[in-house]
Amino acid sequence: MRPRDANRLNSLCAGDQKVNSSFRTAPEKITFYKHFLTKLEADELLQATVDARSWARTPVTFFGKKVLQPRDTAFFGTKLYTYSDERRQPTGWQDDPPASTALHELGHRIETALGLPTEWFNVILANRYHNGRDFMGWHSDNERSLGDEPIIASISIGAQRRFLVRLRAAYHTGDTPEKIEYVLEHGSLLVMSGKMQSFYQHSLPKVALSKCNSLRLNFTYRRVVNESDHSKNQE
Ligand SMILES: O=C(O)CCC(=O)C(=O)O
Ligand SMILES: [Fe+2]
Repeated sequence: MRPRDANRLNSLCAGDQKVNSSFRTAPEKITFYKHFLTKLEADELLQATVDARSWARTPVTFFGKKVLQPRDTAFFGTKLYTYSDERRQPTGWQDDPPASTALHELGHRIETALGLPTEWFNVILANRYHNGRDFMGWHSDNERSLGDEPIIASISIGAQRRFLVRLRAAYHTGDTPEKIEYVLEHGSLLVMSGKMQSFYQHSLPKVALSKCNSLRLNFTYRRVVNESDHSKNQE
C-alpha cells in the first residue's frame, strides 16, 4: 500500500453533524476534542502508521461461524488484551517503527492532556477502515481486564466518520433507543470514561462506497489492569 495523500482522506464520509438534543441521559462521560492534533500532526501520524506491518485482517466468531472482521486491526503496547475472541500479542513500543514509537509518544501527550500519569495507557487497539464498507458494530468495551470504569482515549485520522452512542438494551424502554452522534475527523480525540461502557454501546456505522471511498485510522488507548481476566462484564 502506498502512503496516501492526506488531503484526499479528508472527504466527508459522515454527513452533517447531528446531535440529538432529546437524548436525556446524556453520556456525560464522553469528552470530545475536535482538533486535538493539528492537521500537520495528524498527517504525520498517518504517514507513520498507515502501512505498519502490524495491521492484519483477522477472523472472529460470529453466531458460531468464523468470519473476517470488517476492518483491519493491530495491537500495540505492553499488555495482552483480549478483544472479542481475538487475543493477539501486542507489538511492543519499539517493535514496529515508526508506527509503534509515534503511537507511544502520542500516548504521553494524551496522558498529559488528561492529567493521567505517564505510561497510564499500556495498550492500543488500532483500527484501519479502508472505506465506508469497513465498520464497527454496536459494542461496549466492557472487558473485565480494563476494570470497572475504563478511560478509553480514541484518536481519529483520515476520513470523517460518524460515531454513534446509545443506551444498552437493559437501560432503555421502547424498541429504538435514542442515539447521539459525533463526527470523528482527522486529528480528533474522543474520550470515554466513567460508567460509559456499563451503560452505553457505541458503533462506527457502514457508509455507502459512493459516499465514502477513503481511509480512516483509529487508535484507542486503554489501560489493561488485569491481563489474565479474559471475560466480559455482563452484557
Ligand atoms: O473506530 C472507532 O472510532 C471506534 C473504535 C472502537 O470503538 C473500538 O476500537 O473499540
Ligand atoms: Fe469500542
